[in-house]
Amino acid sequence: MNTQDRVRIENVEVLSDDWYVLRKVTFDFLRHNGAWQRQSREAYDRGNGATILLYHPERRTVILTRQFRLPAYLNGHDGLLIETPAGLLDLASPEERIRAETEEETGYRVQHVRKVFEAFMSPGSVTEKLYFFVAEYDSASRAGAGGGVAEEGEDIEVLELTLDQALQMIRTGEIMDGKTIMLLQYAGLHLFT
Ligand SMILES: Nc1nc2c(ncn2[C@@H]2O[C@H](COP(=O)(O)OP(=O)(O)O[C@H]3O[C@H](CO)[C@@H](O)[C@H](O)[C@@H]3O)[C@@H](O)[C@H]2O)c(=O)[nH]1
Ligand SMILES: [Mg+2]
Repeated sequence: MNTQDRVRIENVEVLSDDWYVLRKVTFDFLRHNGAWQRQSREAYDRGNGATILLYHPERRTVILTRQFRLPAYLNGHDGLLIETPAGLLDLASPEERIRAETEEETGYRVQHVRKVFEAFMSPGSVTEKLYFFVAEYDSASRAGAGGGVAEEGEDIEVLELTLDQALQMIRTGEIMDGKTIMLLQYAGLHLFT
């Protein structure tokens, strides 16, 4: 039986519709034992996103960003998170969007981006699916300073680290962002062999 036959949406209530949309969905779910059970769950919808690891195979370096993230700050972090460049799709294709976002945030202009996987990052509460890319960079591909869009409140630092430094920073807790840890581990396994 496919899942569509196990789910009946009964009601959708919009709890908040400001920057993005928070919905409360009431549904019946057919359990394995054949009984229908009513549940309600909140789901935060900010669309989908894309992220990328820029890497330099000869120098064994990667490009990361550092920016203030309020939700992490509210949860006890100093708020300045080291991350792979990333952006919301705003209905564009993931490839198209990640190229533009990379240049906006880091200044690097990349042509060939390669998708390595897709993942739901918080499937119990956030609808977003994230598309993960990798691309090679070199100093000649830096077309600007990056930094993000100041009018939108972005103030992004660009970091160039060796892969070994970055992997060490996962162990020390200096890197605590999920998508970033996933891409750095992917790099350790597949990109710098
Ligand atoms: N006014 C306002 N602006 C917001 C709000 N939330 C986000 N923004 C602004 O919307 C822009 C979103 O920037 P992007 O670069 O497109 O997205 P992102 O925040 O980097 O998101 C990426 O990383 C997230 C964290 O890992 C991912 O969740 C997401 O998929 C994406 O890849 C930023 O300028 C941000 O300040 C809000 O509630 N209010
Ligand atoms: Mg971003």
